Amino acid sequence: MAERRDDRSYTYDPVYRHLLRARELSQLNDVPQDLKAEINRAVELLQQRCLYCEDQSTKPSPALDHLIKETFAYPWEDAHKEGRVSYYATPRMLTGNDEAQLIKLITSASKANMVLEIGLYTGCSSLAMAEALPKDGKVVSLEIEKGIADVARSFLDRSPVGNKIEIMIGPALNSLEILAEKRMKFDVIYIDADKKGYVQYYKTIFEKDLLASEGTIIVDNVLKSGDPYSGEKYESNSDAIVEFNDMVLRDKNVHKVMIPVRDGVYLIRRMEDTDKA
Ligand SMILES: C[S@@+](CC[C@H](N)C(=O)[O-])C[C@H]1O[C@@H](n2cnc3c(N)ncnc32)[C@H](O)[C@@H]1O
Repeated sequence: MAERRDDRSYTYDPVYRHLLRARELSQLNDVPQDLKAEINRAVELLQQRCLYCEDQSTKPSPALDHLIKETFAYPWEDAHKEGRVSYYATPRMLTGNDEAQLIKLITSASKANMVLEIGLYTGCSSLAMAEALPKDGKVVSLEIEKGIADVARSFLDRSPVGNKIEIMIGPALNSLEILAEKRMKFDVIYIDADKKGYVQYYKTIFEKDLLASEGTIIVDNVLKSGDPYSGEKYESNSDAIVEFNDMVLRDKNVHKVMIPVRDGVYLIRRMEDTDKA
């Protein structure tokens, strides 16, 4: 099995990135021992907080655990070279267990029956949400790459709830149109595809009435390695996230909370469903 690279939550934190750099610099230069020790301690504490949160949270089900491990072991470079996937689909795209358990909890607290995911990859978040659905519940997950969808299907078919997950292959905007034509509505919508598409996905969800009454939208990667508040340009597509976040902030029709879980998660509900006073 391929060696698992460090994809833990702290690796998305720019403070962690800068502390690693400070630690490197402190080793090169004539830096007092106590300052070096403080830098090392700060690095350790960021890691320990993350590990503590992981330890205190529900572990993945056997099926989800298997899916996560299989995703890391999969030969993505070969899939790209052989033309089955049009880009190198790095396992860093995977929603890790910490976030998967969060969205599973939100799905169950919402008493959701119908879930929409925009951005399937190998099915980690789809599976976590499917595990929280009743017997007749359904996750519809959108994926543009057939090669990735095939891999996801083979992983999901090994899970006891894989049959609750329907994959739609194609550009998400087209699939959203099809779902809207069928007048489908979703209790939870998880947005986690191409970041440049986020603004349009959000607008389409409301314009086409895809969010059920009392529905919740969950959006991943809204902190984009810290770029929206650091002013740095660590990620190539962070401008799209800044535009998206600003649009949500300006939207007076929704109640929203941004939480620093992993690479940042936005939780959004209609104002009328949240403010009952
Ligand atoms: C960050 S990954 C999703 C991770 C996934 N939610 C999980 O639980 O691991 C984003 C996925 O969206 C897909 N994608 C990118 N652009 C898309 C588009 N326009 N329409 C549909 N899917 C798209 C990518 O191929 C990729 O598999």
